[in-house]
Formats: sequence, structure tokens, C-alpha cells
Amino acid sequence: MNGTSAAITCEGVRFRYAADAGEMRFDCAFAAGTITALVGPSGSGKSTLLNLIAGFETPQVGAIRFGIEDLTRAPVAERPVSMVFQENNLFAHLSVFDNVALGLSPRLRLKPDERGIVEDALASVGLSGYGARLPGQLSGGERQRVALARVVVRRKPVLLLDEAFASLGPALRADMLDLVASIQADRGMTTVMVTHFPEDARRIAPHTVFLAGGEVIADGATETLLGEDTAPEAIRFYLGTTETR
Ligand SMILES: Nc1ncnc2c1ncn2[C@@H]1O[C@H](COP(=O)(O)OP(=O)(O)OP(=O)(O)O)[C@@H](O)[C@H]1O
Repeated sequence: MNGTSAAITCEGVRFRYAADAGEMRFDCAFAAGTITALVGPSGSGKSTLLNLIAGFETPQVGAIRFGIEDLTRAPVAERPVSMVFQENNLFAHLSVFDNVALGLSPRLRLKPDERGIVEDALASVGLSGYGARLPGQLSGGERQRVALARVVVRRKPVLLLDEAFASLGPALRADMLDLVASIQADRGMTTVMVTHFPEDARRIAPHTVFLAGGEVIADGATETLLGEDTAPEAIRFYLGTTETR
């Protein structure tokens, strides 16, 4: 499936972390080749849903499809997915170059022409000349750029972002979101972005899926779902409590 995007469908997905934990129920779809924001209160199940899509968790019931392929039980490495977390995306002992190169070759055995692919990816995220540095010698924003450069070389059709820029200041967050939007426009990846910031969704995600209590309670155009005057009642409460933070 490399190189082409596909819708992600969660059909009748039922998941609980333990026998005595609450059941989460996910029935939703993420449109092919577009950015969808996954929004909702803390503990509503946003990371859990991303982890089910990425394969870090497996549902007890239901199916997760990429296009028509049912990959509900496929191992993480066999899914057409790249994921970026809030932190710990990079190996601290490897150079920036090698951290990106891992996306091409997990054993870091690059063919001669692949070195250029890594350099190009670093340039595309504004990090030309940074290849020899270690992650500890970068700012938080630069580290996330390295993670995005690895996404670029992996060329997977699905991109999952779990609060990837939450620890950055507003201006830098906006820059990083624009970078994601430009990579996504280039590659057409089906992108799902967890965020606590409604303005992040409004900036780059035409669609929003809203979770509460471990299930999807609304799904639609971001400008409607997260609009001050148009949001459904349950979401308006959420917007009111989070935008004053
Ligand atoms: N590994 C785990 N084991 C047991 N319970 C978990 C685990 N991870 C999350 N949970 C529980 O599952 C529920 C959903 O958590 P999740 O992290 O998916 O929510 P979230 O919407 O991403 O929250 P936040 O916005 O705070 O990151 C919470 O009640 C949480 O305590």
C-alpha cells in the first residue's frame, strides 16, 4: 500500500485495557488523503484509538481497515503507518542523519543513493546541515522536524500524530502544523492528528472526529463542529472549558 492513501475505517471496534476497565467503542472513518483532527476531553480515548490504528493495541471485537485491507491484528511493522508522538521519537545516541535513515533501513545499511534521500528530507523540514548533531543538541521543535523528516522518507500512506506539537509555543506549533500540511499536500497521506487545541484543528484539518467517554460522539466538518456558534452542545462545553486554559 506504500505511496497511495486509503481511508481508515474502524467498524464495531470494542476495546478495554483490562477485564474490569470500561469498554471503549469506536465506529468511525478517516477520509483518504485528508487531515482529520481527533479531539475530545482528557481520557476520552484519543490516544487509545490512535494506538489501535497503529497496532500498539488490538481490539477485542471489530475491524480496523486500511482501504479494503483488514489489518486489525497485523503487527505494527506491517501497517502502512508512520506515527509521531509528543516526545521520544528519536534515539538519543544516534545522529540526526541516522535517526532519519532508520526510516529507510532499520539496520542503517543505506544504498549510496539513499543518503541523498535522507539529505533531501532534512532539507524539506528546514534542517539542512544538522545531520551530524545528536537529538540532545536540538530544540524541541527541531527534534519534531527530524521526526517529520523520517515520516517523509518512510513514505507510508498513513500519518498519525499524537499531540506531536503540544509542548511547543503557539507560533512554533503553527509553523509545525503548516509543515505537516505541506508534507501531507505533497504525499496525500491519510492523516489523523490528536490535539487539545481547537485552533490546531481549524488551521489544517478539514474534518474533526470528537470523542467523549471512549466513543465517537460527533464527526463532521471542523468549521461546523468546532465553530463557536455551530458546535453541538456537548462540544461547546468542551470548547468553553479548554479555550480559557
Ligand atoms: N495502558 C493503559 N492501561 C490501562 N488504562 C489505560 C492505558 N492507557 C490509557 N488508559 C485509560 O484509558 C482511558 C483513555 O485514555 P487515552 O490516553 O486514550 O485518553 P486521551 O483522550 O488520549 O487522553 P489525554 O487527552 O489526557 O491524552 C483513560 O481512562 C486512561 O486512564
